[in-house]
Amino acid sequence: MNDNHILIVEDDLTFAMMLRTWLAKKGFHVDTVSRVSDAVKLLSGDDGGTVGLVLSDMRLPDRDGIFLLQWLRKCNRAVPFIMMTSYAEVQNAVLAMKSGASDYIAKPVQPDVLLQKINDALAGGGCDVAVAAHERPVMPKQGKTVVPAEDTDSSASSGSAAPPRYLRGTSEAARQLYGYVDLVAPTPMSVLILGASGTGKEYVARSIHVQSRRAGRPFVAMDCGAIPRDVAASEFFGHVKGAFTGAVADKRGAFVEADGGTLFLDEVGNLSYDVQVQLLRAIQEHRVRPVGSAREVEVDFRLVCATNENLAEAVARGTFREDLYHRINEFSIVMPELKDRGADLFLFADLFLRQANHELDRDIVGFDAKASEMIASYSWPGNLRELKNVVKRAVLLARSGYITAADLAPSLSPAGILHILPLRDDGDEKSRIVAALRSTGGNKSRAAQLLGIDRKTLYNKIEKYGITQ
Ligand SMILES: Nc1ncnc2c1ncn2[C@@H]1O[C@H](COP(=O)(O)OP(=O)(O)OP(=O)(O)O)[C@@H](O)[C@H]1O
Repeated sequence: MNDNHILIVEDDLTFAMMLRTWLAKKGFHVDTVSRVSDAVKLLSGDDGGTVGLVLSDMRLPDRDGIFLLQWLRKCNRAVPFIMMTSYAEVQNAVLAMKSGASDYIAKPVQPDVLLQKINDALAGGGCDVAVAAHERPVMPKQGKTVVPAEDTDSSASSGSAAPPRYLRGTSEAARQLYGYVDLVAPTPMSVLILGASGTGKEYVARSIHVQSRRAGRPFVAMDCGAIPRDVAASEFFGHVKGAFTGAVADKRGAFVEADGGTLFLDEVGNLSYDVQVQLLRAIQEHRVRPVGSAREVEVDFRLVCATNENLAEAVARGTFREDLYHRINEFSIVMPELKDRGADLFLFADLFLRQANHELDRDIVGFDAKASEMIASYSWPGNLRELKNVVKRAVLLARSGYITAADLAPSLSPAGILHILPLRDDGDEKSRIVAALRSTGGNKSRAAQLLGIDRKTLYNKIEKYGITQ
């Protein structure tokens, strides 16, 4: 047995690849297989004797991880065994422990937690069925990557649990982001969330609310970009019956709706100047006057705003009021772009795959190697929203159990494909050319540009591979 040799048994190839790369960086020698039968073969072979730890998924295409664990124990192999389960599989985690697993880890896996468990299991040496069974905690630890329970989708039928709706990620960028979120959430400070479209600003706003003392009160989200100018005052402050044509009943505005809770103003940079003036007053005085009413109403709200515009520049241009800017920006949080979130990219891709499976009633296992490369090399200008849409479409299109590059390619925009990997072997080359042509709507000059080759070379290759459009 060699403490550095880990066998990963995981049928989600993307995740397995990610784990393998990460563990290799930590100095481990890693083998991966995707079926129990392959694991048994490897463990029975010459190399099997050196495996110092098995990290196995619970659900595998041919048998489950428990079978592998029990097989090892029957063969009197005391190699440490860590079972990976989903949150919905507490019973399986219990069973794994009773069958002599050294430990288990709930998915989504938080790398630091996994590393700790691996080191603990290796330090503990081999495991004995009888010892492991009763002395270990059986509830999976809630990793920090998963949002509080209220953010998970409770619409699942009792049999098949829905995947979580959100995850935080484990990259350095995520750590920093949620460090700020956790820090500012319990305070009364107004927060301005800055970031490109689709980076997940609304989720961060909700997280701030959920972690504040206002959590039990309403979270009211207003998309300032979508409110027509002439109804803005009524939307924010409400109106009384008869205040204007069409005001057939009293209406509570967003500030009153958010009383005691959090008011989230999305796309705050889109507010017209006169609405900015009205808002400033409401924010300063914590009082609003519904349109057509003589009375002011006192309101208690915490303000969180978001924008993908550069508000400081808008202030300099004179299109956004400086006093309002300072009011809404007692603390600012900058959202990282997806391309800067490292391995979180695959955690999100995997989450969106599971969400799409659940929504579309499909059972796609993961991404194949080329699809994974494509995901890694694309720059995701539309961030999480784009990844979610692309994965959902690919889940619908996929004809085998795995998403392929061809399932992803049609959805990738030319803007992001610039980072496409260099052309390699023939199979790879052909699919990349097809992807580039699809993404440019057949425009060969642009496709050549995306692929980093000249137009003439592209024509030759189109002919060589018999690519028709
Ligand atoms: N942490 C997360 N985990 C999983 N999905 C997420 C997460 N954050 C956002 N999403 C998903 O990504 C998509 C975009 O998120 P969101 O609308 O919050 O982005 P945004 O930054 O507010 O975009 P915009 O500026 O265009 O309004 C949504 O479908 C959302 O469900």
